[in-house]
Amino acid sequence: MNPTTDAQADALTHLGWSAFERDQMSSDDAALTPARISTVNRRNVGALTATGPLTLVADPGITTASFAVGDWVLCDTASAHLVRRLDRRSLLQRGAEFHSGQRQLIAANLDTLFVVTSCNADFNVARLERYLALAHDAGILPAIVLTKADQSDAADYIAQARALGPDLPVIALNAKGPDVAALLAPWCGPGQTVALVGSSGVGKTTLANALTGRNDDTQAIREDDARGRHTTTKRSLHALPTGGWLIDTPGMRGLAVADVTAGIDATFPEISALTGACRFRDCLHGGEPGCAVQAAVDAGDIDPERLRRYRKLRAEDAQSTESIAATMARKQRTAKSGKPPARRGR
Ligand SMILES: Nc1nc2c(ncn2[C@@H]2O[C@H](COP(=O)(O)OP(=O)(O)OP(=O)(O)O)[C@@H](O)[C@H]2O)c(=O)[nH]1
Ligand SMILES: [Zn+2]
Repeated sequence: MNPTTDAQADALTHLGWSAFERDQMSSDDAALTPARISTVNRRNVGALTATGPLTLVADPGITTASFAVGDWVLCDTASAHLVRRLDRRSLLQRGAEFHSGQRQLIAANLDTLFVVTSCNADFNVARLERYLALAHDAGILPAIVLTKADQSDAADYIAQARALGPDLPVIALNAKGPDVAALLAPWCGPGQTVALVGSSGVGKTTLANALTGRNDDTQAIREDDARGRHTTTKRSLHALPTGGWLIDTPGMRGLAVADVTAGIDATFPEISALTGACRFRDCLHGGEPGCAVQAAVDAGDIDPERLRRYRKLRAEDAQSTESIAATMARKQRTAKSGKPPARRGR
């Protein structure tokens, strides 16, 4: 059922439903109900509809691992059947596992990724650029949150973070202070979906509690999976008093970049804007003749340290993309030959 009342339409908008999703519905879908996935379990998914929560089951053969928290799906409420997933505005996934070539979906349809670091030794420009590249590549707007601004002079950290992009929001705060929700409210309004990433101890849990108005420690939940019983923290969609949604993102520890060239280019716009003007199409901007990027460095227009980090990230990205492609090709060959894989993953 499409939203039939104004109240239901409002409830959907509140869940983050927008023209992007609506435009994907055809007249054939009139009997189906839009639902936003709030938890992904082994055999089913939890979802929120305009009229309340539901547990949905997909067709046999469709693994729930192909869905992410934040996904929009169409369902048949009478049979609690998940009929199809709508295209995603953005998708955050864990960097491909090198041994298997697989990617783990972390969160879908995020609007903003809060990249959290502290005004202390955790602050690392190269790591921030890595997060920015992942966010840009996933189609999510990043914002930098500098915690522990109460413990040291934040000015220098703010300046360094601001230098990472002209349009990049930088918010310095005390995660334990009373004004966290107000400071982050511009990104957490009705229908907006956010997530927090950053190293251990930078204050993500503290911020999440401030945003949700709750006070839960990271909830470790025991879950069975193919590898046996282990402790995981379940991802879910949390309603924010400001009208938005927070998706927690355990599993975002690995920060390997792979296949995120577009994200890296978006993170270093002053460099990527010039690469097309280099003499060689495959210029690595490492001293080749006719390099427009090097010329801009020489002219003082580009920070040489930014170029160094850009080249390093691009090189790592290219290498891991290649090794994943090789793994995939090997798996395909093995599958065709019918032989068991020579070596099992971890
Ligand atoms: N003074 C001050 N303390 C903070 C701030 N942010 C976090 N802390 C403290 O730093 C410690 C770590 O904060 P957490 O919120 O647990 O950090 P986390 O990022 O969730 O850490 P993990 O769960 O390990 O990923 C806690 O003792 C917090 O109270 C801040 O802005 N100011
Ligand atoms: Zn060049």
